[in-house]
Formats: sequence, C-alpha cells, structure tokens
Amino acid sequence: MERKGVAVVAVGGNSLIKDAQHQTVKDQYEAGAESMHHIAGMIADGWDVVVTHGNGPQVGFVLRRSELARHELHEVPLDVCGADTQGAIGYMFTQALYNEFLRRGMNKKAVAVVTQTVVDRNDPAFKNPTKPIGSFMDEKTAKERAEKEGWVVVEDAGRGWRRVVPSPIPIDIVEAPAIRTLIDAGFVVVGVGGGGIPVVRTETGELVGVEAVIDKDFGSSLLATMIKADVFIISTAVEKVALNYNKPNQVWLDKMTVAEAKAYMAEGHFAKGSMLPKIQACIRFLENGGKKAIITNPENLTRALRGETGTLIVP
Ligand SMILES: Nc1ncnc2c1ncn2[C@@H]1O[C@H](COP(=O)(O)OP(=O)(O)O)[C@@H](O)[C@H]1O
Ligand SMILES: NC(=O)OP(=O)(O)O
Repeated sequence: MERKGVAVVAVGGNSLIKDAQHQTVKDQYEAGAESMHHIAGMIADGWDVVVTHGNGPQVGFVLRRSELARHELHEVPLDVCGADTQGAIGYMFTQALYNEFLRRGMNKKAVAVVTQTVVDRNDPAFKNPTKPIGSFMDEKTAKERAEKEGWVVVEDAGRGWRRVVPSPIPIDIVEAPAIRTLIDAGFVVVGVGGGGIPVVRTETGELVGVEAVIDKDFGSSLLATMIKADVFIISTAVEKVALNYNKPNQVWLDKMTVAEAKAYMAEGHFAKGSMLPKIQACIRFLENGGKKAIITNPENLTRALRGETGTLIVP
C-alpha cells in the first residue's frame, strides 16, 4: 500500500465524554473506541498516524478524586494528574486500536508515549487561569466551590460553569524525537495527551513538573511542527468550521487560508475556549512550515483527507 504521509490527529477530550455526571470507564472506552475505529480507517487508507488527545474533563475528575480523598491519602499534584490521564487514555486508545487492527487483519501496532511538554516558568498564564477542567456545574455550585475550595471558576462557552487552571504556552516537546522514530519504525503512536505533562527546565537543564494543563490543540500543533507532519487534523464534534456559528446566517467553510482565518478570528466567529484555540493551533502549524490543516469530526476523517468534506486550512 502506498504511504500517504504522517498525520497528527488531535482528538477532543469533550468527545470522550457522554454524560459528565455519570460517566463510567466503559462509557469512556466506548467513546474512545469509536474515534479509534475511524482512525484505523485512515491508517488502512495509507496514513501514518500520531493520535493526540485532550484531557480537560478527565484531569479535573482525577484532581477532584484526590481532593475528596485528602483526609485519607496525599493529594496528587496537577502535573501528575495529567500523567495519570495520559496513562488511562493511552491504555484505552492503544487497546481499541489493537482490537481494530485485529478485526481488520492489519499488521499494525499502537504504542502510547508518556509525553512531557516544556513551558516557560514565567508564562503569564500561571497568574491568569483560563483552562476549563472537570465537570460542568451550575452557577451556584461553582460559586460555592470557589468560596470553600479556592477554585477559580468561569462560564465555559455557553455550556455551564467550570473550574479553570493555568494553561501556559508549550515551547518544546521532550519526547518528539522518540515519537518520530516510532512512526518511522511503523508504529501508530498515542502521545502528547492533554497537550503534554507541563514541565519547566531548571538553570541546569533538569525537568520539573508544574501545576497546569496545556491546551491540547497547541501541544498537538507543536508536535506536528516538530515531527514535520504532512497534515495536522483536529477531530472534534463538528464536520466543518462555520461562520456565524449557530446563528440563522450560519455558513459552513470548506476551505480558508491563514489570512482569511485571521480575518474571521478578528470578526469574532470562533468561540473562545472551543473553536478559537483550534484555529490558532492550525495557524501556528501552517506558519511554522506545515502545508495543510483540517478540522472535522471523527466519522469524516478519511473523507476529509480525500478532500470530500471538513474545513481545510492552508498557508
Ligand atoms: N465557528 C464555529 N464553527 C464550528 N464549531 C464551533 C464554532 N465556534 C464554536 N464551536 C463549537 O466548538 C466545539 C469544539 O470545541 P470543544 O468542544 O471545546 O472541542 P474538543 O473536541 O477539543 O473537546 C464544536 O463542537 C462547536 O460546538
Ligand atoms: N488539555 C486539553 O486541552 O484538553 P481538552 O481538549 O479536553 O480541553
């Protein structure tokens, strides 16, 4: 089979959640397996794939479990909560891919890489938390938690209230060369979960974890740049990006250039905390040598790569 190139596919954390209040491990596995079914389709079509994923809801659940158990067990710092989510989601994705390859008779293996992402210790984000994590809450619960537990809470893109934590900009991915080597050796890689575990470099070059959650779209875009991916894809809940989203004059976009994307951004077409970081992440990839970025939903990944749907963004 002709190899088509390397694709970095970023899978949304929200798309792994069916019911945030009553989510079971089985629900999450099933939601992940659905995305992996479509990713296996891309691989069968000839693409070498790195799957990255969000962890916004999941990292908040891990942190909350740790807080609720603090009378009995030590609390888990946020970087370690992020590492926990990479392990759990990496386990589910690689197992789902293993089973897909088995069913399809494909000679492929998937591997998950615990990934550290370097951030700047002086990033202003540490003083201004913006990244929503965990469950959605009503305003009353959110404000009570803010008062009793010291949480910072915000209204999240019209979907309810959420706790927010610092989200510094990723500047380096420690395991990027290892991920490229694995891809070149024929593995499907699951990596950069939750944008990567946030770490800073000390003056002597050592790595130390910091309490934050990186935006997975920005972490994934940086990985795509570092491994020189042929295409960067964001797999989310919508088939295409829209202008005037959810308004009577909504228009779905088939294609836009970076210049057009910037103009639409300035006009306020992309919601903060949902579509905006995805567009910004695609722009970064394209301004750093990338040739092609696509935003679509899991079921349309293969068709979007063939140019049949999705929103294509080009330099
Ligand atoms: N202009 C837009 N076009 C399409 N979707 C948009 C737009 N603005 C906001 N959205 C919303 O952004 C959502 C994707 O963001 P989010 O749910 O945060 O993603 P993730 O899949 O990474 O968890 C879409 O499902 C849609 O509801
Ligand atoms: N880390 C992160 O950006 O996760 P979500 O995509 O789930 O918000």
